[in-house]
Amino acid sequence: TQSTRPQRLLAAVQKNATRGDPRSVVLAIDQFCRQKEWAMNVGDEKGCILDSVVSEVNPGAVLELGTYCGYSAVRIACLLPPHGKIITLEFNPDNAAIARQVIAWAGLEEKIQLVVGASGDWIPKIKEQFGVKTFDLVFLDHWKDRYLPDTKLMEECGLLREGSILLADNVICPGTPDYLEYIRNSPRYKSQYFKSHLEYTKVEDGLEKSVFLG
Ligand SMILES: Cn1ncc2cc([C@H](O)c3cccc(CNC(=O)c4cc(-c5ccc(F)cc5)cc(O)c4O)c3)ccc21
Ligand SMILES: [Mg+2]
Repeated sequence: TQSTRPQRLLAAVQKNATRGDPRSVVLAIDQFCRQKEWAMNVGDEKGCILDSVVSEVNPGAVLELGTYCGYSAVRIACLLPPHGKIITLEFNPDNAAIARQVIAWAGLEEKIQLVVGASGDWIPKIKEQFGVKTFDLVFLDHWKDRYLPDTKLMEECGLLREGSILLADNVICPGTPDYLEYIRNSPRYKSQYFKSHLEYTKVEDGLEKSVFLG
């Protein structure tokens, strides 16, 4: 039977990356996506911007919306402080199964909590289920039409504190127009656009970094 792209991406990790070495997992995925098959990971160019934001925030608690194969969860978890944790939500069980194995190959199971389910269902339950008060950093990379409703939901559920950082992928391509309009015009956020390119291509894309002002 025909394999899926996530399965082939996992095979490339298991073939080319060293168990327990997260940076070799990131490199193996980027090489696979450049040389063999494009896949919608945040990628190496935008990944460097992600790395600098994570290092600057030095977050104890991270929420990621949209795990896919686990590339950005691994990339973020590499840079967390000793007790830092990331909760990552993936609605597609097949993606989640691949991501679990990528995360295991990187040796980061202790730092990454992968939850299978939809953001809209889980965001209201996170506080009670995982004992999280607020998130220091949220990385949005799931369905682009969910960025805005889920941001409003996180506000309502008290998951953001003064100084919480939202970092949103793909604000140009595929684009998140309603989210950008809201976040750039809301007095409750201070936003900054980091111009880059769509992963593994020359097409323009970028990350929007927004600070919640409370
Ligand atoms: C509700 N909920 N809760 C959790 C959750 C998790 C998921 C999945 O992880 C999932 C599945 C499919 C698509 C996405 C969104 N990502 C994209 O659509 C994307 C596209 C492109 C691109 C760009 C140019 C192209 F030509 C084609 C694709 C480049 C990118 O970086 C992307 O992130 C996310 C979905 C809904 C979820
Ligand atoms: Mg993306």
